[in-house]
Amino acid sequence: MRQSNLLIPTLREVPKEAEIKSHQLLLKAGYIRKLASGVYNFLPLGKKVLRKVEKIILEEMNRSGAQEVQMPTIQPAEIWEATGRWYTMGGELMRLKDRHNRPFALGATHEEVVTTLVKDEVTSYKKLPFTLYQIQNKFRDEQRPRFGLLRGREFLMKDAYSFHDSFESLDETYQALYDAYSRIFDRLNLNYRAVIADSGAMGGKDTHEFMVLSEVGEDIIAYSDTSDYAANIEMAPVADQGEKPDVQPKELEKVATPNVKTMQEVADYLGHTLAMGMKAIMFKVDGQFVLVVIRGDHEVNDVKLKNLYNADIVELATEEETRETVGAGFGSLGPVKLPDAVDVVADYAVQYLVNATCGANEDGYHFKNVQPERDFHVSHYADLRFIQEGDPSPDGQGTIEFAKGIEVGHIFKLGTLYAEKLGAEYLDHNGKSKPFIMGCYGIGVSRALAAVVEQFGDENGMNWPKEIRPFDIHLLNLNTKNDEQVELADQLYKQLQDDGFDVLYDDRKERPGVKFNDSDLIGIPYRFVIGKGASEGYIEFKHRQTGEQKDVKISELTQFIEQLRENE
Ligand SMILES: O=C(C[C@@H]1CCCCN1)Cn1cnc2cc(Cl)c(F)cc2c1=O
Ligand SMILES: [Mg+2]
Repeated sequence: MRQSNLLIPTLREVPKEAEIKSHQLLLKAGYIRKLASGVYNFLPLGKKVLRKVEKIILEEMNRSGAQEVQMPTIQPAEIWEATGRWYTMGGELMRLKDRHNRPFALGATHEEVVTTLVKDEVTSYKKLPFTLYQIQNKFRDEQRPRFGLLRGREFLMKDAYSFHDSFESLDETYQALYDAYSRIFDRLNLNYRAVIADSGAMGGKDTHEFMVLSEVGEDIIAYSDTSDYAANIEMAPVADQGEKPDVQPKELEKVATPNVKTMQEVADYLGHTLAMGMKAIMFKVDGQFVLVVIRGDHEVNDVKLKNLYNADIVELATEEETRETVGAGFGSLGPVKLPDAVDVVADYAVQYLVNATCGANEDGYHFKNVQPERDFHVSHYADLRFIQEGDPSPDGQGTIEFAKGIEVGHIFKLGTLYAEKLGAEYLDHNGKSKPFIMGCYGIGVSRALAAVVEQFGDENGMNWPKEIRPFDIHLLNLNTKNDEQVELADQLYKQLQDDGFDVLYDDRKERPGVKFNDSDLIGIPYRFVIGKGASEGYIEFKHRQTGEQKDVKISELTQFIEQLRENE
């Protein structure tokens, strides 16, 4: 393609709202343009790369045996009311009315649609298992869209749904798609880890997230420094690993602690370590007050609390609710002498504390020498804290380290939840009606594209891996006033295309500096420059990735490029 005909509006400066590399580069190189907050146009180069990412996904999904479909984006409220999500999804679900004033949702995901479709079309176990997938824009009205394509309000997703008459069959498909995802992210050259994850509101059991390691990732991955264990920190279990120190328990003592609020201030004031203090946090779990007690140097993991109670809603109690219930504010809470209405649960590590301190449930007072079971009772001990760096890896091999991750994929074993809610059943081999067992599998397609830019981009621009580069070669003619140079450039452009290369030909009447800047920004791996050396039969080659530069004889150009291709 001749660059003079293409819409590639590169920028010298970048809008200050673009905080991260992928957002800055995609804007600067003219790949995307914002229409509204979290809503983007893909310009020709962006669309070309997006198509190549889709192509890889299509190939690997088809190879896994999944069948491509296309489901509607506008979805009648009735099916979302049937699963209850019309009510449980807040403002994030975008809703609209049709001309008859009937309520619709804009597709945030398609469990309701696909289950309704299959309910009407599949009635026999003989048709199971099968997997349907689509690549389509999704709409989620994020509270705070940010980071460009990483968290948008309209974004491209590949979503797949599998249907089974047994959990063994679901396990097979889950593994097949796990492998397909691995091939997809390998072909994108992404540095990713598949991590054990939490299924969030989806229920079901096993789920894995595919995380691209990146400092701008919003998720934290806990991984072992020796084995391949990796889990989203929300999920990573912490073993009950303590033991009672052989210290004599002292008498419980109430002490005045005026104006000390934080755990550290209490520890300093009473002269002990953070780990000897008990942190008590009041939650509302499906509306019920629960006091969670953990060691002062640990953090409560609210996802584990939610899973412990199998709850729908877990939220922090407000200070006034807490004061009404316990009679004290946040800085003075503790498990000793609590009203019965409050359920108390504690992290495993609390049971091994001796002579600890905790809030006295009276402002300005704490207890010293607190003894679990002697001075307070918990309804149960559980794994309620976030794993920390240095903790033993849950698989028993090595110790845990942290990394930030961008979630580009998430696969779930859903079970029968959606089929039951929508009455989607099939007749099994005994003629008995059963709800479908399902799995669902997502990839953030536009997010994966941005993750590639995060991983490969540098301060001058992008660096596309082989399979998704927008063009194979960037051909720059530096002097459009010199006729024979233009003649040579046009001829090389034609020859390279005849040799089967997809060439972006910068034939614009622009200064060389502009052409070099734009070429670095656009990030096509191989650049050929027709400049002064042309009259002596040479053109200049530059490798965008390695920075390698050399003069290539025009007569040897084709072999040179063949060589490049072999080394790819
Ligand atoms: O999307 C999933 C599960 C899987 C992921 C893979 C592809 C199929 N769906 C989870 N999820 C996330 N955010 C949502 C936001 C809104 Cl507003 C909604 F209405 C529903 C969902 C929602 O269900
Ligand atoms: Mg997810």
